[in-house]
Amino acid sequence: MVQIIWKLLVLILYVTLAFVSWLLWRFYIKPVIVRSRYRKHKNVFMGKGFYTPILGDFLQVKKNLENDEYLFNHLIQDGINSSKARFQNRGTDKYENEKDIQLIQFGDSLRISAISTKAVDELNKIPTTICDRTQSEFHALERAAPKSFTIVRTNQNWKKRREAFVRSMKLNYVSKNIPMVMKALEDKVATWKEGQEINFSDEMKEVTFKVILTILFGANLFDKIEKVGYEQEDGTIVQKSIPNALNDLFHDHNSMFNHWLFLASPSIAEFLNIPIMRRNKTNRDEIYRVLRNFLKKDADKDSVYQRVMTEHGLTEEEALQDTVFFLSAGLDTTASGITSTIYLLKKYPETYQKLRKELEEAGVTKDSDFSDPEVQEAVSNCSYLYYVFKEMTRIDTPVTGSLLRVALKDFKLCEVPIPKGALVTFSFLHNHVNYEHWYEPTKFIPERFDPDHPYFNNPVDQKSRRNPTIHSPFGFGLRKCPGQVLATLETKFMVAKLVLMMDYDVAKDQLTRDHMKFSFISHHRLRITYKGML
Ligand code: HEM
Repeated sequence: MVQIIWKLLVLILYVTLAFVSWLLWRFYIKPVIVRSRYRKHKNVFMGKGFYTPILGDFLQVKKNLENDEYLFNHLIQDGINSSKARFQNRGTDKYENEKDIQLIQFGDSLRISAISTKAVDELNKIPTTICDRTQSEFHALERAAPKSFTIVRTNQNWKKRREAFVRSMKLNYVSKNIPMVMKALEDKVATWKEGQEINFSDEMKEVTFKVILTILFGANLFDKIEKVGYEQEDGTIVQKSIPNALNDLFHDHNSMFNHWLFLASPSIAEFLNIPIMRRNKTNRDEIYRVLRNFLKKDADKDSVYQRVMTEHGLTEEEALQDTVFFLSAGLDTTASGITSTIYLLKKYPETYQKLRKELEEAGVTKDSDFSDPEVQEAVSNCSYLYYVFKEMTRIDTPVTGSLLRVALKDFKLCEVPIPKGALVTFSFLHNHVNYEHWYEPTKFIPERFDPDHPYFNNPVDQKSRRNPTIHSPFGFGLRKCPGQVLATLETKFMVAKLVLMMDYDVAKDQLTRDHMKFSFISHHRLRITYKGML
């Protein structure tokens, strides 16, 4: 008996030792080796969080959220500080070379982020046989639709599925949707009462959801979709509309990525079915159940959902997964862009006045009939409106960077070795605040997109044109966003209409604060007081 207990104790000791060694290897020794391998590359940047075992860069994200800051605030600040220092010290001994690559550590997963124009340009030229899209445990949108075409390799199946949606949704010919977009917006504003405080972010999500739903299913079926019974952290079930449920699922996935066990090992966390993982899975299944039900009953035979199956040969599961991705990608991104613009216009009253003046001079008023092609053309020709849109996508970029790629083979990016298996991405956050490419990058100045304005040029030589890679909020190449035309049109027209018709104030604490961000993954929600029609 004593011998058995002794043997058992020895076994437990060995297992514990093996486990501790494994932890040490994964979270200490391996990162130390990686760091020392990359330290000699002067163009590689490793943030503070990179040195933290297990949490890695999530430590920084966690801190930001605790301080009610935008979750990637540290990346923006890194971009501002380093480029400002370089800009000020150029031509002196203190001048430092630009960083091309940032190493990010989440748990033991190494992510390589292209953060300079040079790195992004190079990455864009790497063939998809060497680096291509992949599924990641750490991507909230992908977790919502884990089998959508957006995460498959750039192959024939991806092409077929993407084209099926682009063609069926007529994504390159979207102006016919303008009257429907305007109606969805007017209906929403009509529900607001004078003096009421509005969660503008959520309200815009409902509008953009109606829009994408109408495009996908042919009619405004918003009210027909049953509510989702969404399980909260405390176990209670709250009834939510699909856009709110998708949005909460997205944020709950982000919280799951912060869980130490998930960071340590997603597969162990999955095996142990940790509460946040179980809840996210339950909520995702519930969203799919409601959508499946709705699609079976209410999607008519001419809807995009049906046509991608009947005309383009997609399976039911492919059609559903891709629909969920389109719903998520099409509602939050555009809604956050409109929200940011409405916030920024209040923060910069001169820009607001200039925009109103441009619209009025173009003959567009709050009572204009936006289904009239002449009015549509007048709005489309408003160049300042377009600069406002572009500047919003720079300063509060709705999407922070690309979806994840994986290195399928070893390759080099800006002379830095990228090992097979590394996750690769490009980030807009550094480029969008780079002092060497933008004048006063922390300020909202739409004029910088006006070719006749001095800020249009490169601030270093004050003559040459800006590298186009510096500002590509919809991505690049084959995997570029297919919703760009729709999103641009929706945002421009909705902003024009809101600016002309709505009197509003932004909550003072938000207006006076720096670095408010309303982009896709931000937890900030814009609060406005609706003061009635202008
Ligand atoms: C302001 C709004 C939007 C912005 C800034 C934006 C930005 C982006 C970015 C940066 C990517 C990743 C590109 C890459 O990884 O190379 C992307 C992908 C994608 N976006 Fe958008 N997007 C917006 C609106 C939309 C809308 C309205 C739709 C749907 C109608 C949409 C559908 C998609 C899809 C399906 C993909 C994946 C494409 C693929 O994998 O082939 N997006 N978007």
